[in-house]
Amino acid sequence: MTSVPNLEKNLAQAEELIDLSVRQGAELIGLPENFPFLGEEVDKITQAETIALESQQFLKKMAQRHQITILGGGFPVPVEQCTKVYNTALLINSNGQVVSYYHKVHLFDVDVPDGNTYQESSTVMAGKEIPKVCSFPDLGNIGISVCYDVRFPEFYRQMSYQGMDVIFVPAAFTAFTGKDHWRVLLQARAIENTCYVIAPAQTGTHYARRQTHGHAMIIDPWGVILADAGEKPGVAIAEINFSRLEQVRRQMPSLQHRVFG
Ligand SMILES: O=C(O)CNC(=O)[C@H](CS)NC(=O)CCC(=O)C(=O)O
Repeated sequence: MTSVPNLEKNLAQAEELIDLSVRQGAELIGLPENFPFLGEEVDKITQAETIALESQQFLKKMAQRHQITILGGGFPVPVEQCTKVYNTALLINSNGQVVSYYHKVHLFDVDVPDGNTYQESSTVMAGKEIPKVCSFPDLGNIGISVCYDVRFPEFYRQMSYQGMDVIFVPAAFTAFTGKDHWRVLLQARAIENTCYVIAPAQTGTHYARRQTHGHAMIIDPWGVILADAGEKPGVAIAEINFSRLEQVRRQMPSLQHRVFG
């Protein structure tokens, strides 16, 4: 997606892309970080309550309408008694029920060498918990992470202990870091945890000088890229194949050879 500082426009864009992927047979769908709003921090905070409410309603509506499981996020959810928000991702089942949620733990406080400064912690309250890996009969055990988390392998290892087969990494990766790090980090997480990686992404120019890398992708447990949405808004679609997953885990049993946890 190329989300902009306009909630209604972004939800319309997401709806189109969901329709497109359902028509191609998708049963599990992910939307990128900031899918409902990507703009100035101050506007995000002012509109947080509306963004949170409408995003949740939207995700439930899409899940029920199409009978799909859907991961949305992260998006801002106000923290009680506080001006900050959680950067929250929601996993919703095909009945429209929230089955797992995650408040982003690692916040992006980084001066990127391209001149952009990010201080996510100035508006976002860090989550403290590893998300619950959720089990689905046809989709396997699904874990959740968001964007900058992808740089912290120990976080994913914790979800591996819960039997993770598929991990979501919705992101708004900067164009500057993305060109060198995005694909490599995602492939590393897939290979070391022998799991599928589904990484929905923001792409293009959003507002002011904010540019993201794009390349939403799906990676298999061997590290092979199964689908890459490229640089334009669109969809990446692939099959989760459990016999392939078991085959790779037999061929490369590294998860069973852990020594230090
Ligand atoms: O740019 C914006 O306004 C929106 N971006 C975001 O909301 C988030 C937090 S600032 N971006 C990342 O986590 C980028 C990580 C990243 O790019 C890396 O780890 O290299």
